[in-house]
Order: sequence, then structure tokens, then C-alpha cells
Amino acid sequence: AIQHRLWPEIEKTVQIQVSMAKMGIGECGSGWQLFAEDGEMKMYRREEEVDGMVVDPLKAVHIVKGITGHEVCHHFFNPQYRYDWETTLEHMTVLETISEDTLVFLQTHKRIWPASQRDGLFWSHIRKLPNEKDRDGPDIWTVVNNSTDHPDYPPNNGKCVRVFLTVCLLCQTTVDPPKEGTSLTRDNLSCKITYCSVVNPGGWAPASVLRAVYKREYPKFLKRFTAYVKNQTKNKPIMF
Ligand SMILES: CCCCCc1ccc(-c2ccc(S(=O)(=O)CCO)cc2)cc1[C@H]1C[C@H]1c1ccccn1
Repeated sequence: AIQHRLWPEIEKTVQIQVSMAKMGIGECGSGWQLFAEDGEMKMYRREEEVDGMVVDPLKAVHIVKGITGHEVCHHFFNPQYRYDWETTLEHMTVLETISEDTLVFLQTHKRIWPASQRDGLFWSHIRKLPNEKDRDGPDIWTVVNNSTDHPDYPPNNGKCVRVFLTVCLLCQTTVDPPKEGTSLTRDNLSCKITYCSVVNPGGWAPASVLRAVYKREYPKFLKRFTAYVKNQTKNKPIMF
């Protein structure tokens, strides 16, 4: 197949993001602080600033029963579900379909007072990865989103400030085999979800406002998104 202009960048970014997502919090370098916990969900952040702007990297680990990594990534990647779970979205369009596993999105997020409204333009790539730990086990699935440019939508030329983001959703499914002679059900499934994100707000916003927004929005987002996937899949055949 002919290579797309973004292919080399996608390949490199996916490798870097997946290897970082696989590292435990301890290995990921020091400075991670647990800032939210809810049942199996643990959210960590590092306080970092770039040119005086808060860009706190975020790493969340969540274990959800009854769904697979493919189902989680499928609902995260596909545009048709996004308005159902992404509450901060005001508008979303797919600017480019590079291939069936790679899209370019333009999203405007609802304004968060007192900061100005933000938009994001990024490529999004979904990929199945071999399960190195257990060759017969279910595959690992990932979605990586990374800011990019588009000739028709230069940053900051309208009402929105352009954010710069890198996001990695990495999902590892575990199957607890059912008792002899009983068939596999969703009760035998669990999925370890690692969500890593770095969002540079693009233009100045008060550090206190940004940190309060992140503290409120990220836990809400991951809980709402995973509950959405459980609800969407509960009466459907398992998608491995
Ligand atoms: C003054 C606020 C400046 C930053 C606003 C902003 C913009 C984009 C984003 C963002 C963009 C994409 C993604 S995603 O994971 O790729 C999914 C696809 O939508 C995720 C989060 C976040 C935030 C920050 C609100 C914070 C916030 C946190 C979780 C959800 C929504 N908002």
C-alpha cells in the first residue's frame, strides 16, 4: 500500500507511547502523584509547566470487568460514539480518513471559564499488538491520538485556542477460563486500561484553573467512558 505522509510519525509515536504506557508508575520516572482514586481506577499526574503553562502529564490505570480491550478501543476510536461519552465536546468532525485505522479529527471543546475556548486537531490511530507475555492470550489493543496540522485549519485563526495533545489508550484483556463444560461469558473477562495524556493548553490559562479542570474532568471522563462501553456491549457478542 502507498505510504501516507503521516505514516513514519504515526509508527514512531505509537511505539514510544505504547512503551511508556506499559511502564509501571514506579518505572515511569519519579514525581507521579496519585490525585484521584475510585475503586479500581487510579489517576496519577506530574506537575510540569512549559513556558509557564501547565502541561501536567496524566497516567490513569483502571481495571474494568466484562469488556475486552478491543471493545474499549473500538468505542474510543470510532467517531460515531464520541458525542455519547465525551461531555466536554462542543463539535467534532473527521477532516481526513487516512485509512480504516487512522483518522484526522477536529474537535472544539466547551469553553471553560475564565479561559478562552479550545480546539484540537489530531490524528487518531487504532492498532492491535501481539501479547508478548502470553502468546495464546488475547491481543493488546491501543489508540494513540497526536496533534497534527491541516492546511485548511491553522491554529488560533478563529475563536478557539489550539491545544496540543498526545494521548495513548492501552488495553490488555484477561480471560479467567470458565469451569469445565461451561461457555465463556462476560463474567470471565476483565480489561486493564492504561490512559496516558499530555494536553498543552496552547494559550495561557491560570495554573489553578487548569489543575482544577484536570482534577475534575479526567476522573469523570474515564469513569463515564468505561461505563459507556460496558453498557454498549453488555448484551452483545464478545469482540476479542
Ligand atoms: C482551559 C482548558 C484547556 C484545555 C481544555 C481541554 C482540551 C482538550 C482535552 C482533551 C482532548 C482530547 C482527549 S482524548 O482522550 O483524545 C478523547 C477525544 O476527545 C482528551 C482531552 C482536554 C482538555 C481539558 C479540559 C480537560 C479535559 C479532560 C478530560 C476530558 C475532557 N477535558
